[in-house]
Amino acid sequence: MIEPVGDECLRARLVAALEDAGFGWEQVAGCRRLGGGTFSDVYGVRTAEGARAVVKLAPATGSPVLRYERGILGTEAWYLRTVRERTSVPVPTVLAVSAGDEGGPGDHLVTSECPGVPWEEMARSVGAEARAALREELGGHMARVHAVTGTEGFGYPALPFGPLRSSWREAFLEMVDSVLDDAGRFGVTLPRPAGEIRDVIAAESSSLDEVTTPRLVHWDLWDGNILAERRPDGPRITALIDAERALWGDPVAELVSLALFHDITRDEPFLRGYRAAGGSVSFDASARNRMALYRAYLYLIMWVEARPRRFGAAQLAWLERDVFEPLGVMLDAWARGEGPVAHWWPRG
Ligand SMILES: Nc1ncnc2c1ncn2[C@@H]1O[C@H](COP(=O)(O)OP(=O)(O)OP(=O)(O)O)[C@@H](O)[C@H]1O
Repeated sequence: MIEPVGDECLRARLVAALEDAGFGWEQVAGCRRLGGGTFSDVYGVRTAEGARAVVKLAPATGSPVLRYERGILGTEAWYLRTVRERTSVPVPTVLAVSAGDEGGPGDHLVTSECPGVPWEEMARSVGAEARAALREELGGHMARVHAVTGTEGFGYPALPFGPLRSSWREAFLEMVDSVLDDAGRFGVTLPRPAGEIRDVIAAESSSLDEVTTPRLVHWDLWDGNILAERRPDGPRITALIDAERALWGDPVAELVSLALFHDITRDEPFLRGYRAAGGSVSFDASARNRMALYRAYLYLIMWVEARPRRFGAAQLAWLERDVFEPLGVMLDAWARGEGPVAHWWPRG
């Protein structure tokens, strides 16, 4: 079945993206909108010959986006290709990508469709044992991805941020500056004035200098971006998706996005899988401080992006309670010299 595709402009972009990937619209036998995302318009397409593809259409030119979001479908293509070339970790195959040099909105990305459903959906119906096995498998995949090192510097690869920086601290502080500027541009109220937030984070940032090798980091691996399917011997990961925020940086940053709902330091199955595949992780004072810095940055992104993405009242109330308020607590503790505050959202 071919679902109606939004407006004429969106339909034209979908047709053009498919053509870019070598499919004519006349070949399309099925097309449905895929839910779950709030940034791109995402479609699952099936041809009469049985090929399956996923098309992501970035917000139209002129739509409000954060600075780091300009060109992020190009970032996603770069991550997927790098993982595919340099590891055995399952990711979609890139079939076509259009992301301008300056990374404007209006881009597209076409990939293969992977089997499975987001782990978030499956997690509710599997037991603790199956969950542990999946976390262990994920730990192994992450160690393999984090073994991929870069040679040209740290940070987001897209041009709005380029070139890559020679120090991780410099790259990270620039990322923080950028989202604080976005907050000003969109008139978003922050838990503390932007200047204070910048100063508190800069004052805590010396531990970032311990990161001397740029490593490949996905940085948005919450359960909704891990596809899994049931097999006779339990669920298996079929793909890591939605790599728009990927960068060259600190693998410890990954641990924050991998455990927004629980304490990664107690996630034994994940850590077992990570270490068994050669990953090295310790939760010393430096790592805990860095984790808190990365969480503060992710909370800033989540809070600020709600404005251009036009989130509704229920989602804003949730963000206020679980992101805005904890961020204020974290910043206050740092300002008082009390060190990092660990925070994660309790499930349920
Ligand atoms: N390669 C793929 N194979 C199968 N399903 C996919 C694939 N890519 C995306 N999907 C499905 O489409 C949904 C939306 O995709 P995705 O999360 O990449 O969109 P997004 O708009 O970038 O999301 P976000 O707002 O979180 O950035 C996913 O939750 C998943 O169900």
